[in-house]
Amino acid sequence: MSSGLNISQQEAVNYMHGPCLVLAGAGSGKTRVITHKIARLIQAGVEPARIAAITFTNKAAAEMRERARGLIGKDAGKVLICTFHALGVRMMRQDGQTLGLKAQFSILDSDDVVRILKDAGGTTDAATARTWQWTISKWKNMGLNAAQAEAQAQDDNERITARIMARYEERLTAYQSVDFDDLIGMPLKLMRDHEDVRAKWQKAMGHMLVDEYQDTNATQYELLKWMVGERGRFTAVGDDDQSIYGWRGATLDNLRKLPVDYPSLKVIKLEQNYRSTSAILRAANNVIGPNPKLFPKTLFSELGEGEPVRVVDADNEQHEAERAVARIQSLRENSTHKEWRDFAILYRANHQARVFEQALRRAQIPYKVSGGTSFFDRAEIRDLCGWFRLWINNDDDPAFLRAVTTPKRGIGHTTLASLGVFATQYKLSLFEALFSSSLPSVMPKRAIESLHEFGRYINDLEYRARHCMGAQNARAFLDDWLKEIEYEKHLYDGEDSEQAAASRWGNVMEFCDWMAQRCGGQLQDDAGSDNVPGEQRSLLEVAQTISLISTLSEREQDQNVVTLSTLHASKGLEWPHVMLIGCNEGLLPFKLDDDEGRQQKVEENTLERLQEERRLMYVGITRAQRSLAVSWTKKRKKGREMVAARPSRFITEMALDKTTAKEDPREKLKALRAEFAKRAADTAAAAAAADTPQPTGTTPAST
Ligand SMILES: Nc1ncnc2c1ncn2[C@@H]1O[C@H](COP(=O)(O)OP(=O)(O)OP(=O)(O)O)[C@@H](O)[C@H]1O
Ligand SMILES: [Mg+2]
Repeated sequence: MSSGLNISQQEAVNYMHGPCLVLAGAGSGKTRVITHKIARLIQAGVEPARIAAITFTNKAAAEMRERARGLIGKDAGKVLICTFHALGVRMMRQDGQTLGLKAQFSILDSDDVVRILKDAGGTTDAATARTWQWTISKWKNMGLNAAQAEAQAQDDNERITARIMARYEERLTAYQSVDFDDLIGMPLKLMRDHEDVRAKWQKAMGHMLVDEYQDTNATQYELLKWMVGERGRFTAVGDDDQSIYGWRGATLDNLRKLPVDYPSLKVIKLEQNYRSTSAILRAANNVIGPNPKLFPKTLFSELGEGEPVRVVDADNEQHEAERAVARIQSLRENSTHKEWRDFAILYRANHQARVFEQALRRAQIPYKVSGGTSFFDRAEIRDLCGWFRLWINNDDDPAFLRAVTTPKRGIGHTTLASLGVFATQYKLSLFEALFSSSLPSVMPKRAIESLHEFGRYINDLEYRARHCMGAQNARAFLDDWLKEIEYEKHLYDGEDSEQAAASRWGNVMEFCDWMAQRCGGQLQDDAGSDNVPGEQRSLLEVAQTISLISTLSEREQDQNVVTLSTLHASKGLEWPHVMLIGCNEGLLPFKLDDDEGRQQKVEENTLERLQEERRLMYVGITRAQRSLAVSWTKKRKKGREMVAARPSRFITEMALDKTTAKEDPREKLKALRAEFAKRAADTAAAAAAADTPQPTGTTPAST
């Protein structure tokens, strides 16, 4: 079981009866500790179903499941390996009724939230709604409800936002919906306020393991605390240098608090990096160097010096993309790692991907974009799928709510709230409820008429879709339907810029073509169709396969393709060859244009932000196993103009190499350790002199 683990890793894996924190740099095998510990716990007799491993993204969870299956076989399937949010969903499905939520509640995406906020706040301006969204999310992560938020509001702006929050929450209740923050906040409420639920979950959790612990926020910390209870059987692994979600409320306080809240906490450090060559690791250590440290650490690698880190200067973004493609092609000729999946192109912001996508397409190199929004996750596509799901299953309540409100059809949230209460009371789906003969006792006649009209329309669509065969007919059907519900108008009304609306409408058209093609036969310009000629299917049948789409995109993972990813989404992953693009001042580190000339508060933020950008760069560099290239452009587009641009300061910092190149990091580590030991001894002596009690098991305070 302990094969393939060093002594410190084994120690972490074998320590099962109390709280354990593994604090270590990138690529040192923290995630490996988690998978091996799952196996060890099962071997020690803990039931697989009582083990929960929490990861940061769905993708990381999928990968961990895969690794666990390799180690333990089919028992891995019984272990709960998921994100904090997925754990929240599970808890709410089981126990949400305690808080008045139906088991079939729906989860709103960011676009849904903005739309509801526009309605709640009486605005059509998406930017304003997004500001509210941001503030409300912040409050929710602090555990505040609307009333509490209003009570603590500092100015009129906050007071107004708090009132909008109250209206927003009313709508969420009416729609039986929750937003992302609720998926942590509501389970926390359940655990804190309901002793029976708490007892049940604490009993269910034999051991909890948390990966990427440095990126948990305050509510996640609380939730974890309630779930593990007094026994504190958990293992958290993390790296303070990789904390990159401060902007979303993640806090390193969670690392600092742990030894205080759990005095028996066992802290284990790992120092060997098994991922990258020394050249790559040195660049990483140099970049992260200037940041303040929570504890001393320097990573070393025994994989040899390897290729030097390459700095590429390009004229502009097109040129940068061409150079990246050329690099991929040349490495494929000359490296032992030549599968497409061995390459990743990483960047700071989503919009940077487009030029690279185009260049890869031209060179016929297969790729996938991760970390951005997949086509099928786009709000407009999910809108249409909401309707399809309702044709197929009238009892799909979230689909019902999406369809009945998108576009708006004069059925307001008061009507939907009454319908929801009625449906819950009589244990009916919303669709069944609207045809119930008892409904007139709970709502006015006009509201019922609108609901009936909607219900009949759905039945009619379902009938027509069932009998609509072949591509041509399907396409015509979809066009008619979109006209009937005035979807194009809805898009243009909801967007501030015509361009954004047009792009959404373009997606809708593309999706309709795709659907129609799957109905068989030929569309007018249907060259690339993968249909068997002659075989025709009904539109309803095709709509049914829509539910498979999410599984389809999961399968993308094993495809042999080049990865394009944001730095944020690359966390925890590794590739033999990595290209870090757009390493320009202003982009990485990222700088908001309106920064200059604002008050002190912003200035203070700037230093913290720079530290976070530095960690982001560190994350990017440490994804590379064998080769790393960082590129920057001499000119960048700003609005419509091309302006001169400078290389990122991080590039200069990486190149500090020359003087430290031959320094053995282990020597540096020894010196650092001695320094910290001395500082800890000094602190202890000072504390003894002042007769203050010392907390046990803490790491030295930050410098
Ligand atoms: N003891 C070991 N022997 C051999 N390979 C190891 C060992 N420990 C870890 N590895 C390998 O090193 C690589 C990095 O490990 P892992 O992903 O667990 O690191 P990590 O600390 O979680 O990194 P990150 O901070 O980026 O999340 C993986 O390919 C892993 O299989
Ligand atoms: Mg990891």
